[in-house]
Amino acid sequence: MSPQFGDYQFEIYLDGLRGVTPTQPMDFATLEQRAQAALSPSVWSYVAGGAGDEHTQRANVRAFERYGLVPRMMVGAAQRDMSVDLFGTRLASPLFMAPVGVIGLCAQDGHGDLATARAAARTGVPMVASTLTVDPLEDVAAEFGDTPGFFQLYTPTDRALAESLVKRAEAAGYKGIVVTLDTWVTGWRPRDLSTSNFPQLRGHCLANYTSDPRFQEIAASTDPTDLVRSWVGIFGNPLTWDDLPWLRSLTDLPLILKGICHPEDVRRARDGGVDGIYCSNHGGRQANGGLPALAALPGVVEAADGMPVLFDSGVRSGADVIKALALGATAVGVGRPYAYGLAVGGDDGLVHVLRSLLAEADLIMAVDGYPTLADLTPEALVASIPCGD
Ligand SMILES: Cc1cc2nc3c(=O)[nH]c(=O)nc-3n(C[C@H](O)[C@H](O)[C@H](O)COP(=O)(O)O)c2cc1C
Ligand SMILES: O=C(O)C(=O)c1ccccc1
Repeated sequence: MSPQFGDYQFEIYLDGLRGVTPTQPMDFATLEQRAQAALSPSVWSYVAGGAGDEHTQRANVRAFERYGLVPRMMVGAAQRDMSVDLFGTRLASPLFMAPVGVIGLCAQDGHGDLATARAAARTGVPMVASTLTVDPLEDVAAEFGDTPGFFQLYTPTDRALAESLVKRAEAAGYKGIVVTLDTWVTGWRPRDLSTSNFPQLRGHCLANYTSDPRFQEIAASTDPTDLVRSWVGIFGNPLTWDDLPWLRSLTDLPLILKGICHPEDVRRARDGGVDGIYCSNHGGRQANGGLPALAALPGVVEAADGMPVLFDSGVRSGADVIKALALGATAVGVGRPYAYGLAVGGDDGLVHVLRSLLAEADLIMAVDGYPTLADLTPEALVASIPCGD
């Protein structure tokens, strides 16, 4: 039998026979606790925190509890296939790493973007590299190995800078451009406000800007304070649908719009010629009081009418991955959990988080009798009872 993601559990149990028990956390609550202990208070609150009283952030997680997968027996699930075709590339699984702008700061050596790219190479789980990295996008791409990578664009107000970033991403071998639409302005984040802490405003994670020839022309000087001021001046572009033809003209690579939660927005994106929709509410970091992203997913999938739909926000387990797939996501993004894995256990800790998610998802497909992704449809789900903490 060919290896299956679920075999990770045998590795762990076999280690136990040699007296070796896991050093990495095996459940999300422990992962979170240990990440808090590993990170500085400012990085921890930036990564873990969200908008307002974080109701939407919690709702993202709880929304998964509203669904239960119905087990089917004797279907022949000894071999499972989690592979998926995404924008012409065959991936071993539908899991990907969502863009996390300060992932650079979550590694002990301060180069977490490179660690994330190395984890992508080791696992085959693609990284969507943020615009906000410690290391320039070319250095990040150099660590991808054979795993495809995607570049997430925060569209600056300066169009020439946007073009420069996209051309650099193309030249570096990225396989698609993810344009994030929901963060041209920063949401109200009490944890960060109460400590007056915002990493980018302290000059962190701006390498893609400072290494860019167009940004260097715009920047008032190379003085660190001037660089931050110049960045603030161009960072957030309140795009409208009138800008979509221009965005589309920037690249022949697959273009994916992130932050879409309304079917009408899906239709406008389709009409504008995008290749993929990324349903997300930014993990509840931007606007509190919104719907859980999972609640938006069925409507987005229906309106996408066969176009690939990427999803993130609240994914904490392999079961969550399965539920998002059953609701129609083509690929499912993990965010905070991989940042925590990196913080707790470095490269191995990050790889462990990805392998654990995949193992749990694979074993659910085995136990519940859904051997392929095509078997995971909305009919596989029934209403369940949220249990909370
Ligand atoms: C610390 C942090 C930084 C983030 N930075 C970015 C970013 O640079 N670009 C982006 O599109 N999304 C960014 N996101 C949002 C993620 O891509 C994703 O939507 C979110 O983490 C999903 O929520 P979850 O982690 O609670 O599952 C960030 C999220 C976190 C936690
Ligand atoms: O913190 C974030 O989620 C994020 O992506 C971001 C990036 C730049 C400015 C504000 C928020």
